[in-house]
Amino acid sequence: MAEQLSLAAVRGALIREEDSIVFALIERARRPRNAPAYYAPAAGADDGQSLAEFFVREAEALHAKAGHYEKPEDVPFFPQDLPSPLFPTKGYPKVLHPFASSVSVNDAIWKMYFNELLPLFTVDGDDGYYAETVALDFACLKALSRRIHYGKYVAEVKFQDAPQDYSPLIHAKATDALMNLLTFKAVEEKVKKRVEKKARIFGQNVTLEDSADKNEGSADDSECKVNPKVLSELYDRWVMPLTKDVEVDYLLRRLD
Ligand SMILES: C=C(O[C@@H]1C=C(C(=O)O)C=C[C@H]1O)C(=O)O
Repeated sequence: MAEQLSLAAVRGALIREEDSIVFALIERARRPRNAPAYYAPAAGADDGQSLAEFFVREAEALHAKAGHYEKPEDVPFFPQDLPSPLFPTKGYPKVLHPFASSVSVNDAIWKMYFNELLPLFTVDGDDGYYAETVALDFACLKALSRRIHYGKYVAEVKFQDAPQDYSPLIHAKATDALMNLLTFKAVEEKVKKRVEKKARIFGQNVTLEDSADKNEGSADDSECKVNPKVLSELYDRWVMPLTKDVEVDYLLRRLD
């Protein structure tokens, strides 16, 4: 995240993350649901861990050794016993309150992704490509989690811009009032329209035979790799509400 915190800069970072989320979903949609990746435990294992859970745990351990999960927007799904980085890391400007790294809504993201979102954008079926499937899931989870945890920076900027408005609500632990104060409905409407449009543009088949009436963004939704409406629904029902939960969680402890 940029050293210079401003609402425009943070919103710019959120807009860039939309690209990562749309592309990650498009990639995952290449595979059908592949349900056994989510319930069948490893051969001989007695802990009942699915392939998806195993993969994310092991991938996070590898990423942590490479130096990932140092920044407050990079939050692991399995933070217990993560190894330390094996290589020098550069450090990052500490612009947030120190407890920021402990704010996490990853449990909610995990449940939302597997229980609600996957059935909306993958077709029913089992092609046996389970290892590839869970690697694609990991990419989706990481992109969603990073976007949502950027909410920490959004909250910090909003607090710095109006401490006189936020401080009394923080002292009073007025969660609902904080939520109202940090909500910008007009911005949310634009975000939903933009992610839907990105899914329409990024997810269309590009051919050299395209005629003038087949310009970017004009693809039929049914031809898109991920239904664009799923993106606006994802943001409306989960991504923006969870980002705001992160904002509120951060603000509640901002004055500790
Ligand atoms: C992130 C912000 O805070 C809230 C959450 C939004 C989002 O998650 O996209 C958009 C507008 C606000 O209601 C923001 O103001 O940009």
